[in-house]
Amino acid sequence: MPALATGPGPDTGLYELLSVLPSQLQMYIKSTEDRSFLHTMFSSRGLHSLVKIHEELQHYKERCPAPVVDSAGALAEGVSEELQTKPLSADITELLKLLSKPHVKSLLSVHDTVAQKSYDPQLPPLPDDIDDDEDSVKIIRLVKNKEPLGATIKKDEKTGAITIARIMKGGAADRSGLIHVGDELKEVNGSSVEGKKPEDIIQILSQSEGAITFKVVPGPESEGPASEHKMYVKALFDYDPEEDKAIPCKEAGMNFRKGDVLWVMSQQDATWWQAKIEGGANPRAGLIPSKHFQERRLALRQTTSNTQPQKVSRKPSVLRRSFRLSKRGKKTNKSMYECKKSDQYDTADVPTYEEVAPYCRAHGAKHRLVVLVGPTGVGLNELKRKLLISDPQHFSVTIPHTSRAKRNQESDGVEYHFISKNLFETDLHNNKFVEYGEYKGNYYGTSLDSVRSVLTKNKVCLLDVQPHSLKHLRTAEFKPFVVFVKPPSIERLRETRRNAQTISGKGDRDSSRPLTDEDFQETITSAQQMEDQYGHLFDLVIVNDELARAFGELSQALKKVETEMHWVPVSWTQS
Ligand SMILES: Nc1ncnc2c1ncn2[C@@H]1O[C@H](COP(=O)(O)OP(=O)(O)OP(=O)(O)O)[C@@H](O)[C@H]1O
Repeated sequence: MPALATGPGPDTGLYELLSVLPSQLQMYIKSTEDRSFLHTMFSSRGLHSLVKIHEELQHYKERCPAPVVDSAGALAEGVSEELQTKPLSADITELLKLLSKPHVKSLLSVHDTVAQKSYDPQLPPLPDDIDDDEDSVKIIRLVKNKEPLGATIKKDEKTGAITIARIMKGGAADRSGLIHVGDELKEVNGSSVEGKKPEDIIQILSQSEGAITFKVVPGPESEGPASEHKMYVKALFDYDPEEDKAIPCKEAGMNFRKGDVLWVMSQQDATWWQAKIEGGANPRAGLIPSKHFQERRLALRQTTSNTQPQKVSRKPSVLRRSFRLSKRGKKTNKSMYECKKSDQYDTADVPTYEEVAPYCRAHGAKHRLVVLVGPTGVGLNELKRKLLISDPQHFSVTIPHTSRAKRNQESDGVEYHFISKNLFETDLHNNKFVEYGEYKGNYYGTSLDSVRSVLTKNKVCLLDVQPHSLKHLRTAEFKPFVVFVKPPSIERLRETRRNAQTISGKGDRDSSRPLTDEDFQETITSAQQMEDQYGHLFDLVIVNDELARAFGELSQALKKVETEMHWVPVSWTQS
């Protein structure tokens, strides 16, 4: 009877289970990707063959077959040798061919291993020249394949002793549990390390395969049990150990890209943490600069290069977006507004790592704020408009505040919330605005309350802001999902924006005009500056080349934000 049998027949249990599992699991799996993965897995021929083998083996288990011989490989070789001396008939030729096939040889070798129950790796005999006086010396044998040993060594400049500096989590040395930080290395494979440079020893180790013998003097303090605290961080910078002069061992370093989520497995060393990329295939940890160390050297680099915050050049004739898209969803509601703060970007904090935790919005919970960021003219307005049209019940935008007088055709709370200049200034003083600006003597601004008002209606609030405003929105309350909309190449801008217009604020009256090469170049330069300075705050980057494709990508991503797990700053999940 199969181990997992549930059905009445002796053979159907596992098969039945396999066929019902996908439908039983449906309700627990929200993402279509995961569903299709499970479906493919459960219906794969490989899995079914495995089940078949499992069931066959179950039958044999009952019969407890004993091996007839435990040296089938040698027997086959003997038979081959003998047959070669005989006249070659068709049958003999076929049998010889069969027995010489590598997989038949492997099969027989596996058979013999199982028959002899010899599962341990073969170790060379212990050296017989162990000094009896050296009672504190340990002989350690590790069997390693091509993977690195997973340990770094250092040389004590005074005594010349070579000691183990760190053990990489999940590596061969760590898995053995035999080598510890602080152990002094005396010999490798019988040859003394005395007087050798660490690089030479590393070279020997990296070239060794199979059993390696170490003679070590155990260190004074062995490492305590590994901390169970699982810390995940989002990398806010790109890192390549090959380009890092400070790393003690480049081979042990780990490459990562901005936005990768890293599982920090050890922080025992204040300068070099051990981490692995979450979801990555490599089970071994690699060295990465610690937060403190990276912050310190970045800060140092900034002071020595004396960099000034970058200014985004902006032609005075091209006016910045403001509170486009009134509630009525008009094409544009450009209020010729220039955000004061947008003239100069402030320097973001030194971006190193941000501690993150998994977050999945519960069904019916408030939506995350969707923030669009991008340079003037890239198409934020257009994308917002398309989202609003696609599902007006689901998406909404904020209603801006202004201190300008209400016009005849306007209603308070529809195009704008009309408030006095005094009240605007008081609200500004009380930090009630996400962004504000002054245009033709009047204030315009987006209040935090206007964002709240959309969210409490259980709608997705679409907001576009200057990137420097992001830090005010990055709170547990709003949990913003930040989308950076990037322009394509200038050639593609020329092609796709042939009919596009921009609003020019030259003179007293605002007028529209076609976009020029200068506008395109400014869009591209400004996008690059935004990405360099604020890229670590973006959750998604979309290139607005073909509008339909960019819109498709955006709406797909927003669906996932509502239903799937995403990594967010850990503080957002603790409130
Ligand atoms: N992918 C695209 N293909 C063709 N035209 C586009 C595309 N995206 C936007 N446009 C057009 O480019 C112009 C500028 O777009 P939009 O107003 O949305 O930009 P914006 O990022 O909101 O800029 P601003 O900050 O200046 O308002 C509009 O005429 C719009 O219809």
